[in-house]
Amino acid sequence: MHPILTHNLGFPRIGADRELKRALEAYWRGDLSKEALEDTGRTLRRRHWQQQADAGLSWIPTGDFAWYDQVLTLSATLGNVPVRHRAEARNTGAEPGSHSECGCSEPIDAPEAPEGPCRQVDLDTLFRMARGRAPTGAASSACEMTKWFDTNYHYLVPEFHPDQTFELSYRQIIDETREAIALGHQVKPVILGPLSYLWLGKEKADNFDRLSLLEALLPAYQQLLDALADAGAKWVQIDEPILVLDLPAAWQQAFEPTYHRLQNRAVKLLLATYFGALGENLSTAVQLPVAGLHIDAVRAPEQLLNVVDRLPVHKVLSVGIIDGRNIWRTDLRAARETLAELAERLGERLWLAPSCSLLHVPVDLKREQALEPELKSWLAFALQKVDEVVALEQLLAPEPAPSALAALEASDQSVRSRRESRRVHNPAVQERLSAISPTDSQRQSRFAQRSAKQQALLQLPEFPTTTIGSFPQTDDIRQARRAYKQGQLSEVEYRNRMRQAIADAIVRQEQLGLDVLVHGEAERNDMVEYFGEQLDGYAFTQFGWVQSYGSRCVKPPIIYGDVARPRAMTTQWARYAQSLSRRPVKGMLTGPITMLFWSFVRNDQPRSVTARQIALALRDEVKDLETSGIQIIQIDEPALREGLPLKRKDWGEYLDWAVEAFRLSASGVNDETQIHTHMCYSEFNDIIDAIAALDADVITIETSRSQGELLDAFEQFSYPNDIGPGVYDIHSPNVPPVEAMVTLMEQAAQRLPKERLWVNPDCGLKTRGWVETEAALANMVSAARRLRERSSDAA
Ligand SMILES: Nc1nc2c(c(=O)[nH]1)N[C@@H](CNc1ccc(C(=O)N[C@@H](CCC(=O)N[C@@H](CCC(=O)N[C@@H](CCC(=O)O)C(=O)O)C(=O)O)C(=O)O)cc1)CN2
Ligand code: MET
Ligand SMILES: [Zn+2]
Repeated sequence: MHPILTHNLGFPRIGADRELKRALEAYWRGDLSKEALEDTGRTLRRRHWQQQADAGLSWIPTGDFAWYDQVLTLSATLGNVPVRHRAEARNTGAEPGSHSECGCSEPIDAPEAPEGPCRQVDLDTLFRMARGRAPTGAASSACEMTKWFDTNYHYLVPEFHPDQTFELSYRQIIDETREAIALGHQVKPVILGPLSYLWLGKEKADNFDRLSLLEALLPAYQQLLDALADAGAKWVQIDEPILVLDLPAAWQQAFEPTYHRLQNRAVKLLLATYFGALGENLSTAVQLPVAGLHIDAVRAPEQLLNVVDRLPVHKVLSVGIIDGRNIWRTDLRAARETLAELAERLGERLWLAPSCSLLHVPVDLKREQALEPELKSWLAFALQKVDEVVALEQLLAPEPAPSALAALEASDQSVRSRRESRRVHNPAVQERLSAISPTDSQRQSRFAQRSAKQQALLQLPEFPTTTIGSFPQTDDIRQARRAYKQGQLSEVEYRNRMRQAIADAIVRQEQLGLDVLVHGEAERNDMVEYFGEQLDGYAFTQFGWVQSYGSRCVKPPIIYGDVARPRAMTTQWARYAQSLSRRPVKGMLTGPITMLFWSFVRNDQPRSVTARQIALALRDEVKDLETSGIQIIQIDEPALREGLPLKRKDWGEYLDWAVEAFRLSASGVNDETQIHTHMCYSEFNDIIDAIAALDADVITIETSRSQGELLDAFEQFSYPNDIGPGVYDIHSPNVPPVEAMVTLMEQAAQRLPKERLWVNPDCGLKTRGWVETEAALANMVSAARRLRERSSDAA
């Protein structure tokens, strides 16, 4: 028997070939039966459990599989389904307590039939919540989606009402736990804890605090824990990642009574925290009446000894020693050294694991055939990380097995090769970095002067209209790219197909009457990957997919070395697009912070240094666009907010280097060149001064969810430059009515000078179809015209 236990906090669910994505999309299209979809899920789970068991983990996670998102699954489990998405329990004289009308197959736990809409939940209920459909099939707003802590993963935000009740209503996690146990696995279900669940949700009524729902929520958690125990679970991992945030006192104080209520059950609880240090919550966390605590020793190695010193002697400490957020191979020797001391002190109370769920990394490095062998030897994806956990456990044994020693040897070699590699270090880049001067991140003149010069050239009307960059990535575009990548389409043919798509987008925009056009980004597989493929110091994978939301995935490129731009990346496309129109066509780039956060980043130098390198490469691209005759250049920074550290004390330092990197990329141009930026994912109120400090001439920003609040912040701050508050939500296929957009803009005009306002959607249109896109934009242009008429009437 091994004295030290190993486990995993979660495995990627999408499948090495994105099997789940394909099955989901086919099911939604109506091309796949529910049975076939369920079959795909079962096959994936079975495969992932078996792979982890084969690797030698002591505990295999369940509850990490989700059809769309794990927070959504939990909402369903707890019966927290918005009324608009619930199945109708029509009164047909059916047996009380049966669900013949809503098609639920589950027995009802409560003896009396629930009043009103049915509480029982099935797969289609989940999809209605995620994708915005009422049971009738009519459009109804989807649950809001937002970023999971500081990752690029999106979860579905739970909705809370003052009179909310909770009860066990959906048994997926329980069923899957049984399923795994039946296959002979030793499993540990994973669920999000009640306080994090409440924290991550949103009140849907005024004047109430969702923390007040805790009392109502805990019995449902107790039901769930009992059911998991019934299913045969001995341990349950209960995630409370909010313990790494700065918590208001009421939330911090709620932990102790909550976990008192959840103890004494038939299962032991492993309370998991990740993405940072426990900080102010450390003593709360170590004292909670649970059987074990998991901490992130990658993001916050400094907390390790502190926690060990203060952990009660009966508790297990799970040390997250393998980086679950990045793709670097672990330095096993260093990790073993860290752990050896802990092993001595904790004995078999020490458990080993990745730092967090492996949801955030691709599945299998072995599948990559095109990576340079040297670079590949520096990497580990989910399966390799599981192997690393087990190797470390073996290396802590008094006499490690030969396979473990071989793993150690391979790790040493990889560490050495990476440290010394010429691939990583580029003296020219380092020289240029050290030559940066403060004026490099200053535009030539202040905004007022620039703006006047720009307007003299651009001659834009009041309330100018534009879009955010991408137009629909049609099947035709994606098929052409696939054929090109597979060698079935020549480079010339591929380029022609993309030019056709660009020309088509330009014609449509002119017909719609938009003022500032875009080329539509047809040639880009993704706004980050596309640039990563063209920059030195960046590598890209063939199969390195990571779930972003639902069935949507991204393939984050890997920054492994000093970043440089060997040649211009976008000028050809931009010049072509501009040649087709007399109206200005925006050049379109992804900014340094977004390039950083949506890639796998180096862990051998501070992120601020990498950001500056990317900024210099983009600066050259910006200048090349200007030289090519492009008058307006947009540098997208949707990830600026996401990069904000989880603890407030770290915000200032981050914002300083982030703002500087953006300005470095944008400030090489003449006053006449108009710099735009774009941000999405709301909640910018806290960082409005940093947004102003970017000094972009125009910012287009997502506001559709909390427009009032966001604009209040811009108003209070007297935001000085131009702003385009997104007038409609591109995540929905619904066509926004003209009047709604006029009203939104009039509200904006009450807060900000109307001369500074632009009219645009809230994000790019790549996930939409052309039909709804054209209808929406036609209405948007009408809205702008109406605004201009009203404005000249008033004058
Ligand atoms: N990196 C990044 N992060 C982001 C965003 C973003 O745009 N990029 N936006 C937000 C999230 N929104 C997102 C919106 C859409 C998609 C998305 O559409 N992803 C595509 C993949 C995009 C891509 O790389 N497409 C490739 C196609 C790769 C592919 O699937 N090829 C198929 C065949 C072609 C096909 O039928 O699709 C294959 O290889 O088998 C391309 O265009 O070249 C998907 O899941 O389907 C992802 C995130 C926040 N985070
Ligand atoms: C996630 S922000 C997207 C910006 C990009 N220019 C687009 O329109 O798709
Ligand atoms: Zn956006």
